[in-house]
Amino acid sequence: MIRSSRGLAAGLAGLGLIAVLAVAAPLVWGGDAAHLSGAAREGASGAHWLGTDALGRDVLARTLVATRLTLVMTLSATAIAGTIGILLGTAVWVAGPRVREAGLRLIDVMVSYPAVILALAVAAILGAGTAAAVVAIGVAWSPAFARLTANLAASVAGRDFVAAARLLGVPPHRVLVRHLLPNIAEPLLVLLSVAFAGTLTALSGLSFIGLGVQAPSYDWGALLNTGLDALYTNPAEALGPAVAITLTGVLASFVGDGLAAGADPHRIGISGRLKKAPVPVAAPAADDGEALLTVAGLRVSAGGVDLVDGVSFTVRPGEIVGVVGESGSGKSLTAMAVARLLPDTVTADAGALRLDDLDLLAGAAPDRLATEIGVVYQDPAASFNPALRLGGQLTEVLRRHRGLDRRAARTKAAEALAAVRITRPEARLRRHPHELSGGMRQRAMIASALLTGPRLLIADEPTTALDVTVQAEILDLLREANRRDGTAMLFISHDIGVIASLCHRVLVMYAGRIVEELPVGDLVAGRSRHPYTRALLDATPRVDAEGDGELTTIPGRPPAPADRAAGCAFASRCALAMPKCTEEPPAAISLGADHRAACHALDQKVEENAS
Ligand SMILES: Nc1ncnc2c1ncn2[C@@H]1O[C@H](COP(=O)(O)OP(=O)(O)OP(=O)(O)O)[C@@H](O)[C@H]1O
Repeated sequence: MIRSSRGLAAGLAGLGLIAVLAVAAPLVWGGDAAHLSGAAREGASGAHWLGTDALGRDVLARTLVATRLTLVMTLSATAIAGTIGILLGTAVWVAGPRVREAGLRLIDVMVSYPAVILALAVAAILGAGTAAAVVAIGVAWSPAFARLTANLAASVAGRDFVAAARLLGVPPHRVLVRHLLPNIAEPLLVLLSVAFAGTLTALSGLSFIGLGVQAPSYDWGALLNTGLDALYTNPAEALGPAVAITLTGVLASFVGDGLAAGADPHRIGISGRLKKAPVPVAAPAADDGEALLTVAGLRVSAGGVDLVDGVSFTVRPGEIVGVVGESGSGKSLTAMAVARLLPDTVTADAGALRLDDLDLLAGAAPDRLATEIGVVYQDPAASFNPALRLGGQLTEVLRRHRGLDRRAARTKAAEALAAVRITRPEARLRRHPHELSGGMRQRAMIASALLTGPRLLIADEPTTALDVTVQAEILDLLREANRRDGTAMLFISHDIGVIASLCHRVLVMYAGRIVEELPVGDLVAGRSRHPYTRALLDATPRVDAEGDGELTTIPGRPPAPADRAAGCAFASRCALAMPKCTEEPPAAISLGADHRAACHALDQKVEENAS
């Protein structure tokens, strides 16, 4: 789904106004535009704001009237380009492998010719004129659509739901219409708006050089042509159509950018939207002066809904802190807020967000961010750029932020690969990511994250996509980096077993909040206190389970962020729930060294024990 943005709204509003002008201008100013005033090539004046042309006609009126023809031509050329391109792209996909291969190569060749050159060739064949220009530009832009359609169709065609449809005997044309086209519509829409801007300038260019619209008709390009004759005597004559072309093109690219950003809600940026919380927030849970990372009152929201709701914690130097919780509990958003890699579509604020002396709320410090925080993602296949060799990707950060030359950076990158037990590291640097196995790619990702010697490593489910033996290797590597270099880590997983084997301390998240924080020793020894943590442990399978090893499932599901109740979000699933739980959110209470939990039932017990 495409989300709206300010650029998109401004672009659409601007283009809407221009469309209204296209309809109204010939009716309102058609007379002025054709009226021969007798004052040829007059400069700008009160009567003629942009002056008059060689026949004494008002330039402003002609520019406004030309809006209709220009827009009709541009829309027609874009429609031709889109129709031919999408048909060609889908035909290539529907065809057999041989025709597909030949078709794709042909499209590649056509794309490599600049659209304007292709248009000139087509226009030369068809002759000068409005229709010829529209067809020429439409044909010239079609390879771009054909290639995008073919590429997108190929990637969607590889997905399981398309395979399932084919297995069920759904005919190709229905697969195309029902499964493929709806899934590639958004990028095509983005390309349509880009093509609109492109065809506008190309059509104006053709008219400008005399190959497009012929007198007595005129579009902005033709007006620019005549305006240029009087550039030194009345520059305003050329200015009118030039501004009109530029403005319309810019508005169309606003729409394109807005659509592209809105179509990809997970697009990330070094977040400029992370700001200081307007009101003071509670101190972080373990408020110790020795903290390396301090997070206090972190709130991440999207569309007015809090996804992460006042999270506070610290990570000490050399400490591995695990974050565990069900899917959607806010683990990744918390971690990505620390790395300042939040999606563009969310906003975040915090009372404090500090890595030692580096204030992460105080705007960009790109060098320090790039070198002091390392990130390892879940999917090793997606974390490297498939088009580039490993060497280039690993050395980039060293050359950019550490100022190393190419040779020194390669040596260091090879050492880093060797440190994560990748054999023949020099040769691997010359390989593309897909030439490595999944486990090896994840080790390379860890090497890349550790290259600059970060003080904090953020690992977001780094072993989830790997099989268990490879998973054990990766955990070993992280342990080793922690012991050898004292790298602190924020380790995210939904697997409490993995957390218990690696981490020193655990944060248990539920519905955007930390519900319990405790040392791993306490977790393993069964000293967790929050009903959710206990339920999570009971639901975790153990190979060496004593007794009958029966697992208990947690009844119900976590509430969606927009449906979270006013009180404790776990109340509806909790065996210990009492009326107070649905009324007010529980505050965290201290249960021992580094052990805190937010639960009204525990609060009551603490009070009872005290009295
Ligand atoms: N860009 C976004 N825009 C809107 N909502 C989002 C966005 N990213 C995540 N969310 C929502 O925020 C909530 C927390 O997401 P998050 O990815 O942090 O959870 P998680 O605990 O890491 O889950 P998982 O284990 O599935 O990765 C979820 O409900 C998710 O749907």
